[in-house]
Amino acid sequence: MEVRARAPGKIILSGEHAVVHGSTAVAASIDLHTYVSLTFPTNSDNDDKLWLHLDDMALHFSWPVGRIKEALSEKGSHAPSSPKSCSAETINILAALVEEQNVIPEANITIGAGVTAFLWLYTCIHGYKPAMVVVASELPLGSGLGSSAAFSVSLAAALLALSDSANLDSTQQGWLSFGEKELELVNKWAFEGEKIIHGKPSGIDNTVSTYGNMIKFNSGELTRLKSNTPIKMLITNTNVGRNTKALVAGVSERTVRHPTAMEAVFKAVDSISNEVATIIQSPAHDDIAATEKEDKLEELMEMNQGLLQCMGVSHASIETVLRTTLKYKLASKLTGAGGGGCVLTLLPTQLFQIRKS
Ligand SMILES: Nc1ncnc2c1ncn2[C@@H]1O[C@H](COP(=O)(O)OP(=O)(O)OP(=O)(O)O)[C@@H](O)[C@H]1O
Ligand SMILES: C[C@@](O)(CCO)CC(=O)[O-]
Ligand SMILES: [Mg+2]
Repeated sequence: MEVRARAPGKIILSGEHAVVHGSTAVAASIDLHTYVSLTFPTNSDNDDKLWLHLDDMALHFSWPVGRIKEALSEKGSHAPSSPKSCSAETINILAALVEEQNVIPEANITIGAGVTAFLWLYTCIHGYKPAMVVVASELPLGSGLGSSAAFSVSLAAALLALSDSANLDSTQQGWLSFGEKELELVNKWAFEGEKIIHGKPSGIDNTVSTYGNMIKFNSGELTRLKSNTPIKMLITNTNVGRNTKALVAGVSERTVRHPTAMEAVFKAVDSISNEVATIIQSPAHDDIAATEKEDKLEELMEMNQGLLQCMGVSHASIETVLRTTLKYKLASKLTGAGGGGCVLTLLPTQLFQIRKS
């Protein structure tokens, strides 16, 4: 039997990093996904391996399930309905299982964290059962568009769909529908995957990837947002690679060095995110009201970008995009963890009419 799941990436409109320290943030899912296929071999296949194929990178892993069982010994836990954190000791054991495959090239070494997260989610949800898992993604990895969360969410969804604890309804065309309870479980498991990849995630990326649309997020609480008018954003990828875990750790270190100043920065970001959420949900009945809304959002994006610079997560490549878009009087901010990665630019609806006159 095969099950396929997909989960979207995201943009953060306001509040990245500060959200890790208790501030509000606003995020929206985007139409780029990570896809996971899970197949259990039939008895006649006589296969005792757990296979993982990362199609985009042409990386192929396979472990005899007995080898995983032996390495984890009593540290493994098979409890699909009770999401559990992977201890530092178990992360090391799983990372060694990944490393001994000798598959990941030095230049892509950070992929190892994703594969470690895979082994944790798989063994917790399915124990030591042979299977084949294939992953493919439309998202650029490590660029701020939530590739790690889309990976964790799509993986958790596929694994839970074929677990005993799932009670899914079949809808049209063979799709299974996840109810609120199942979505909550997917989100919790994905958060455990994110912890292995990010170190100290806020949970916003896995939450927006699980529930979709636009959300406001604070300390694990999500509020769904409804926008009355379309907001267009251009996403520019600087193509400068970076690692969310290291950037999040860098902000925490700065917070230890300058607690009072950083607290003020996080408080300001909280106000900005709450204002962004209010503006997004406010009605705009005509072009003038829509333009006013966009003007306010542009100003808040610029303010948020300034505060991200205070946190030390901007980058020369991001500044280049900011300067370039400013030439056209367009406002931009980094999105996701920064340090390179992607930049958002608001594209006003009246762009062409206004700029011409
Ligand atoms: N399709 C995938 N296959 C395997 N591992 C993946 C995949 N997508 C993401 N990962 C894991 O996630 C890591 C990238 O996550 P990271 O959090 O650094 O960036 P991001 O999620 O793309 O950006 P951000 O967290 O800023 O939104 C990869 O190095 C890898 O470990
Ligand atoms: C940088 C960060 O705030 C967002 C990354 O998309 C990290 C997190 O919230 O987990
Ligand atoms: Mg990530």
